[in-house]
Amino acid sequence: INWHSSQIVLRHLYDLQDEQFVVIEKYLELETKRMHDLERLIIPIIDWYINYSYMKRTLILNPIGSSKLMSRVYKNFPKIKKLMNNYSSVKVITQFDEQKAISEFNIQLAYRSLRRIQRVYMIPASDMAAGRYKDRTIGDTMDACECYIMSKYSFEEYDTYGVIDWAVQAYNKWFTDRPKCVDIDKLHYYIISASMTTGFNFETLLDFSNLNHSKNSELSAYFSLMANALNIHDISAKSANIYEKYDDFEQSDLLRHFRYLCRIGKSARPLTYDSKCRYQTKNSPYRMIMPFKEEDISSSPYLKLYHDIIYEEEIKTITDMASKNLSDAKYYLEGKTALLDDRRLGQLKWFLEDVNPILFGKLNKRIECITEYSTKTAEGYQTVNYGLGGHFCVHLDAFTDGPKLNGNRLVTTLFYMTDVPDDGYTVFPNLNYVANCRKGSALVWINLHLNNGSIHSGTFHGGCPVIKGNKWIMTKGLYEEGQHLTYNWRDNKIMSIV
Ligand SMILES: O=C(O)CCC(=O)C(=O)O
Ligand SMILES: [Fe+2]
Repeated sequence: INWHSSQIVLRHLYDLQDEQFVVIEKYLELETKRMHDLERLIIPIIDWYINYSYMKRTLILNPIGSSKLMSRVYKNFPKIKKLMNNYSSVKVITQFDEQKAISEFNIQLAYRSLRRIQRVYMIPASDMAAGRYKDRTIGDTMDACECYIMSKYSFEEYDTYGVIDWAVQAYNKWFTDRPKCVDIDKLHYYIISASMTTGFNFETLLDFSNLNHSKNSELSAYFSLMANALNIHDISAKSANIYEKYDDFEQSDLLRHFRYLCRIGKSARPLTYDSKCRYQTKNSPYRMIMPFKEEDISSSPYLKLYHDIIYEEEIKTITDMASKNLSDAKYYLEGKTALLDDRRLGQLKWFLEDVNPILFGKLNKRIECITEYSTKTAEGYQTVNYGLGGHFCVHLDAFTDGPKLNGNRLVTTLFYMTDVPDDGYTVFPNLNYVANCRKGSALVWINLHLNNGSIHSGTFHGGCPVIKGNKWIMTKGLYEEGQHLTYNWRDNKIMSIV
């Protein structure tokens, strides 16, 4: 398992630690007993030995003494030898399931997630290390050792901006207590080499009010040595704000805008005469009693937001079922699925209606009622739980690589099953729309142009990284097959995005 990819799985870390403690305790108990037994056995022998040693040489000269010595050595040593073997205490260790243990790879993924959160929300390492984002508390503070580790991991991943950002934090924090966990020579190297490759002059980044002059000049000396060795002449400081730089790396405007909307956390859409909300009954007698709360978001593509459309007990049943059986979400790329944490990170569980026909039958009816499309050819329900840095980068739900058995994904229904107050939004960059993760609400949109089945570029969307909280969603895709469409999807070769 991928430990950090779901909150549900992360919660089991406490259980994992408990299991480890049980093993350690048992081991210590057995070892302590073994040591006591060994001591009990050895002490009388030593006593005997000390008592008789003054006549060591004479002992073997008489028959009784010799046979005593022989039988002592013969009897005692095998017992001692047996006790010296820690076989049974070691055996306890094997009771711990190694499959479950956290690997270095998991730590690396967790570090990458922290960096993702930093990059998307533009959180400087100084704020991150203080557990702060804007005026929010997002976690505990980090010490010199932890900042140093972040810098080390960045270095290993050729993430030079990460190296300098975290190395500078580590350096400033290291300076007062000088903890041993920081290898100061390596840290110097990180700072100098990263400032060289990024173009940032470390002198503008370090907090020199804390640092004495000699350290400052030591770093400067390294700096010019390395600059000379690399034949770099222009080492002037470019900017003191690393985060201004991050935006420049983004290859596509779509991604840049997605991140921008994640950061501002609210829609940049003007309200128009089309922006309406209503109690929707769809002429259903049930709905006269309990109408849908419907908000128009966009007419092209068709996108609506519903409130209180999935209920507390339903959510509980679904999340309880899903929690037992989550697996890492994959990303669909060029016809293949792969685990690409920078594209998508979360854990999911698919449900077909037959696991709970009453519950999912009701939800199908509700979806049919609001969308007026059939769920007969739809896929199952996909529930997703996000963990540390959990996200889903901008994507289309419609397939771009040719028709599937039931055509393309026509409609997406996205249910929100928890509240995430300040992040973890769903963003539609081309629509300037930001949806909040609010328990019980749902977004419904149509991925295709209804005149010819081509993909609507307005439906590009993504899930912003979750900074704090537990995000549960559930999606269901409705397909072209079996719907009343103005075109026949079987004849339709258009997969272009317009
Ligand atoms: O998590 C989100 O907000 C978006 C999820 C999504 O787009 C999907 O599962 O296809
Ligand atoms: Fe999606």
